[in-house]
Amino acid sequence: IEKHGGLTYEALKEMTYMNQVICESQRCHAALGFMRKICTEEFQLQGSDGLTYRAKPGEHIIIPIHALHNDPKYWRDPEVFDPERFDEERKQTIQKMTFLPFGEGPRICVGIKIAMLQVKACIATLLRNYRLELSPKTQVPPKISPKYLLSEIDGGVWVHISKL
Ligand code: HEM
Repeated sequence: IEKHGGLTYEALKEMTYMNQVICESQRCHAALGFMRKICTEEFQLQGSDGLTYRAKPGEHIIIPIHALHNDPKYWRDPEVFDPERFDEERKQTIQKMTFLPFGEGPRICVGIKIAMLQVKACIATLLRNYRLELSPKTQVPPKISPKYLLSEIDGGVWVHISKL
């Protein structure tokens, strides 16, 4: 931030480790736990149990983002928070369509870039100016509430914030 004379676009772009931390947080707790799609072309789904299903146009399909992000078939030790999964080298090995925090394909989130910049600016501002300590009121490990469409932690996220 000092190098760029403030929290500029260039400064945010250089915070590459923060990208890794945000990606890993999204893997563990994606904002949207699943997506709904409507089948447009007939195709065959192959289940890991050997069963197949022929999807027909017009049928509703659920893409289980949260389950894909935590499936040991695609992620080693999925329960471990490990931002190194997203370093330049290792992120090349992530199987396509198994990391979907912003969706994929023609309807991928149009706000990815602005969302990432805003989240990074927010975290950088907080870390620069405040000390954050987890309050015992926050459940660990966090439990996602089934009540909402977007992922929300049961009981909320409580943090003690004090000025540095
Ligand atoms: C961290 C923040 C965000 C997350 C996790 C997120 C996630 C997503 C996801 C998963 C989808 C795809 C939904 C689907 O295919 O069913 C989506 C679509 C979309 N997002 Fe975001 N989003 C974020 C921020 C934003 C922002 C800041 C904007 C606008 C500036 C935005 C605008 C949109 C729009 C317009 C679509 C629909 C695109 C389409 O259907 O063609 N999003 N987002």
